[in-house]
Order: sequence, then structure tokens, then C-alpha cells
Amino acid sequence: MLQITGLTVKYGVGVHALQDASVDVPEGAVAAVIGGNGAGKSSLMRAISGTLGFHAGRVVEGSITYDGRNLAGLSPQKILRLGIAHVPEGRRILGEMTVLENLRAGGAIVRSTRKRVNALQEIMDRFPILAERRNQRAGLLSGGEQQILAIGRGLMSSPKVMLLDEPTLGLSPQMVERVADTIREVNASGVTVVVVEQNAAMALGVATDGHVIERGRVVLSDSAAALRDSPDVRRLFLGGDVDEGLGLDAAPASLATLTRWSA
Ligand SMILES: Nc1ncnc2c1ncn2[C@@H]1O[C@H](COP(=O)(O)OP(=O)(O)OP(=O)(O)O)[C@@H](O)[C@H]1O
Repeated sequence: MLQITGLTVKYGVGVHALQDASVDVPEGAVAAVIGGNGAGKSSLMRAISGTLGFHAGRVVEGSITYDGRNLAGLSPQKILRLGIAHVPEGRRILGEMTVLENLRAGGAIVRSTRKRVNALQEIMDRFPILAERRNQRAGLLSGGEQQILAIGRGLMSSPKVMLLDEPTLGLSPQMVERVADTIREVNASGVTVVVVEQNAAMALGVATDGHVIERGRVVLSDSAAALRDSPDVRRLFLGGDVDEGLGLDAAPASLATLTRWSA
């Protein structure tokens, strides 16, 4: 469904954030992209959603195709209309606005009023916490609730693909579990998900496929189950048994090199 081939991304004149990165995301998958700080994970998401320009970045080589269509040169609005929603790192909730206003903002670009009303109802039904707090200022929600709101806002455009950038950053273990369940629900409703995480245990716990990025290069791609079982991935990214609870035992990703994979 989404094919990233030989992608090289640069910021300014010097910084290579991604080099020759290739990732295939089949329809219906949950693809986890894991790696340490500064590995290039957010840059991959920005490249897909066409938002690199907001960060003074650009694709200098390679291609991204979605349902066979090359996304090169398309605006973020056009990519959103085609069915790819990006929930960026940091959630970007409008804290002074209500939960409802935040959700409506998510559908503003792509939907008719009638479709927006229907989407809103579906999201309220799916996430009771958002329905209960619909008229409260979004800034009063907990971090985890704000993440669920950010996901709900992304769903307002009825995407076929959702890009989630660090959805569990700064959340309590209980909230990490809740966000993981939300990702599963979103996927079960037919949305293909790409989730970028430093919490590798959470990401590989919900994913079907996984990709390890190290210093701008995709050094390993396999099924999530194979990555969970890989001694190297366990040592570098998991630090515990993922089956024992979504990331609760996870050590932060090590920046130790994975050179033998990148050879
Ligand atoms: N707007 C920018 N201008 C210049 N360099 C940038 C910019 N954004 C990211 N970079 C650099 O590009 C590289 C990849 O960054 P990116 O944010 O994609 O990594 P990441 O894996 O998402 O890291 P993190 O988990 O810390 O967000 C890093 O060296 C980073 O410093």
C-alpha cells in the first residue's frame, strides 16, 4: 500500500536525516519503526505526509508511492485527502479549544459537513472518554487522553493510513497500554498504521511488521514477531520480555551500532 524506496532526506545543506531508506507497508499492517534519538524516524513520517518543508527539510532522492501513486511534489493537504493522516510527535492539541473543536479541526480540510458529523459520531462512540469530555478544554486532559484525542482528530478525515509519531512519549505505563489498545482498535477498523516509537516493546507488541532505523538507515526489516525474538533487538531495544506487558519493562533504545545489519 505504501512503498518507500531509496529515500534520502536532508535538512538545510548538511544534515542527512535518512539515507537510501526503503520500507514496504502492506495494506492492513501495523508497521513499527523503531530506533534511538535522532535516527530519522520523524523524518520518514514527514516525508510520507509531505510535511518536510515545514521543517526546512526535503527529499533529495528516492520515491514514496501510495496505492501505486507517486506522492512526490504533492501538498500535505492533497496527501491527507488521498487518505494518509499524520499524528505528529507532541500531539499538537489545541489546548485552549474544546475536545469537540479539536476533533472538528481534524475533518475541516477533507470532509463535507454531513460526513464530518458522521465521523464525529463514530469517534465519540469509539472513544467514550472523548464523548464524556467533549466540552472541556483539551488542555485539561491527561497526556494519554490528549494522545487519544490526537488519534481521534486524525481519524476525522477517515484515513486509509495513519502515521503515528511517538504516541506513547511521556505517558504512564497504564496510558501506554491504553494507547496500544487504541492502535489495535484503529487497525481493526481497517486503517493501516505506521507507528514510530522509541518504546520498541510497545511498538513491536502491536505491530505486524517492524523496521529498525539507525543513523538514517533502515538496517533491519522483518515481521514484528521475528524482531521480538531477535536476540540483538532484545538486547538493544527491549531489555525485557515484550510478552510480559507492553513496554513496561523496556529499556530506552540503545544507540549502540547495528553495523552488521547495515553492512
Ligand atoms: N528541522 C530540522 N533541521 C535540521 N536538522 C533536523 C531537523 N529535524 C531533524 N533534524 C535532524 O535529522 C536527524 C533525524 O531526526 P529525526 O527527528 O527524524 O529523528 P527521530 O528518530 O525522529 O528522533 P527523535 O526520536 O529524537 O524525534 C537528526 O540528526 C536531527 O537532528
